[in-house]
Amino acid sequence: MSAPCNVVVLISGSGSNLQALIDDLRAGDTPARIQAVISNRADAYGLERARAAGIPAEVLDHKAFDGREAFDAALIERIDGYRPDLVVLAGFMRILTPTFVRHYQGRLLNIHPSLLPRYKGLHTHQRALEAGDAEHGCSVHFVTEELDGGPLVVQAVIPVQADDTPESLAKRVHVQEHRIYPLAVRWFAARRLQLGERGAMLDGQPLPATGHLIRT
Ligand SMILES: Nc1nc2c(c(=O)[nH]1)N[C@@H](CN(C=O)c1ccc(C(=O)N[C@@H](CCC(=O)O)C(=O)O)cc1)CN2
Ligand SMILES: NCC(=O)N[C@@H]1O[C@H](COP(=O)([O-])[O-])[C@@H](O)[C@H]1O
Repeated sequence: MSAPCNVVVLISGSGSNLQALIDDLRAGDTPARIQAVISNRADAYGLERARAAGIPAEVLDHKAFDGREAFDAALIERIDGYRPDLVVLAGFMRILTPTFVRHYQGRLLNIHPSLLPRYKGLHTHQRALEAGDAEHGCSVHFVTEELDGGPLVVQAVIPVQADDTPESLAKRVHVQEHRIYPLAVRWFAARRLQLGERGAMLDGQPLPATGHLIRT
């Protein structure tokens, strides 16, 4: 059995993706262990989720630092205390500096609520509805310096319904997020997923530009 994959999860809010990871890894058949959860916001409900699961939960308030570089340097020091093999952004709402990204290059994942490269940034559901898209979804990608521009690992595609609102769309996207993020973490923990020179690789083969596509 391969050595356990130490995971540190960064959050800013509710932590439903964190909960999906906790629940999936609780099954115990994956060599991954969430060693800590760190939030930049003290009011993140995800901290309660971590504590309820017996996982160390910490707050590092970005407002307590003089700029992004100082915050990211402190965040690196706090994360590295857990000797992570993988850092997972799960609703972490801070843009990370090149210093941070380079430090965790190839072992830093994010989940984004759109079919990247469409709708990088924020307010993705609203933007998809305003554009009249027939399909929407979510993406797991390796994090690079380019915001939401990193190589795609896996995407889930859902149909947009005529009566969808940003809230109803977000709810159906969340369901898919809770499927694909645990899948990506399992692949990484099993040493099946790597970031190669030309993008994401699964089982030694390049993934397509869309990543592994799941149509619901
Ligand atoms: N260098 C990178 N940093 C981050 C990435 C990335 O791909 N590269 N992904 C984001 C996650 N994210 C979307 O998936 C995202 C998070 C936050 C923002 C943003 O504009 N944040 C503002 C503050 C917003 C707030 O506090 O509510 C900011 O940092 O000024 C955009 C996209 C995580 N980081
Ligand atoms: N750009 C980053 C972004 O918007 N991320 C999104 O924040 C939500 C966090 O939910 P959670 O806290 O319940 O996991 C998720 O929908 C995630 O895709």
